[in-house]
Amino acid sequence: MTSRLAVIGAGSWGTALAAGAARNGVPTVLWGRDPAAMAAMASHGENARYLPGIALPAALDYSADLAATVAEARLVLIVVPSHAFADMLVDLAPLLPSGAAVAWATKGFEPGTGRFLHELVAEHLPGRPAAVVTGPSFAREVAAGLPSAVTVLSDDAEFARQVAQVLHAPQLRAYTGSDMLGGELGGAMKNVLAVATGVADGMGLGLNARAGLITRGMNEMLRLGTALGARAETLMGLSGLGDLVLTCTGDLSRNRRLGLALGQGVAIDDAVRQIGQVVESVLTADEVMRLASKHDLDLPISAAVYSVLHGRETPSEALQRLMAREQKPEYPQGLFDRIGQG
Ligand SMILES: NC(=O)C1=CN([C@@H]2O[C@H](COP(=O)(O)OP(=O)(O)OC[C@H]3O[C@@H](n4cnc5c(N)ncnc54)[C@H](OP(=O)(O)O)[C@@H]3O)[C@@H](O)[C@H]2O)C=CC1
Ligand SMILES: O=C(CO)COP(=O)(O)O
Repeated sequence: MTSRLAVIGAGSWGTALAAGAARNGVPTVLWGRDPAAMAAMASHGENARYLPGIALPAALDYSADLAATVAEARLVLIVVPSHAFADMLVDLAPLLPSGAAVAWATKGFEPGTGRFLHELVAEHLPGRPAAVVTGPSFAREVAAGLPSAVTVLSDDAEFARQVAQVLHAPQLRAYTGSDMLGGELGGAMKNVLAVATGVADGMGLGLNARAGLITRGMNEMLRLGTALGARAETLMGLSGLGDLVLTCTGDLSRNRRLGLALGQGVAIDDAVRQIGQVVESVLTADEVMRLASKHDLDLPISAAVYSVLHGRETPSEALQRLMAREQKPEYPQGLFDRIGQG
């Protein structure tokens, strides 16, 4: 196998990114854990489960053999769900060639610890160039060649540029930056906030409620992000505000659709089963609350989502509690002072 790019995770986003790189002329192999599914993709040129109807490029290779997939990779792009991320790093550590760099497009935290994915990469794959790929990008739209923009964030500016070059295409603008923590925080937190707007829309609360939730949700992202050391410009960019708007308003979002179902009275297990794909907010809400508590922050919308996801409140009870909160200034004192320093 002579592929230079190994994409690990053959769901909708891994498949879309692998297809884009292969169309860019980058020798690419897509790895998935199900040998039958990978064989079907190879013979039909389609990921029938996760991207039905999208023709994959003939140049794309497929494998269910992790060791063979990464044996000659120069860049490994991990796109498994966050709950599988740490185990995947453990599996990859002994297999990666010494010169291979790593990037990931997973959104979320390590479940149970709230650790950022870049921290896990630094622990399990130390010393390798590392970058996160994030931004407002529904896999189906990217795979269909609709115009999109993402951002690639790395401590190593030249590596960010190289990863962006692999992805950048006539219909996909790949920007670069250095704030991995900010990019990961925005990409994780928007999934929780998308549940909130979904619930509101599912309950038929109207467009004012949706805009209010997006804006106050952005405020929660800024407060948690700046407390953790994220740069405000990252949170206000593609990986934060951009993805928040997309996911809170676009019905292609699995997290928004979970909220819509909950707002319409569907039980969470039934809603997740009907969606049939990863819904990161279910685990991420716990970690956002863990981080908020650690930094002594009150994040009422995120807390309401957490409480509804755990069945501690109905959507109506959560709404009543949010609306009954005390009247206060729009910004806590000092928020923009901290942002100015970011
Ligand atoms: N879809 C999108 O538009 C975008 C998704 N993302 C992020 O990308 C990540 C992946 O999501 P996405 O591709 O959408 O997910 P999908 O639900 O489309 O697919 C999930 C994929 O992960 C695989 N998988 C699940 N568990 C494991 C595991 N333990 N080891 C290896 N593979 C596993 C599944 O395999 P199997 O079929 O065998 O279960 C499947 O291929 C998420 O963090 C998501 O937030 C980011 C931007 C856009
Ligand atoms: O991250 C995404 C778009 O940027 C996909 O959102 P969902 O996981 O909610 O579908």
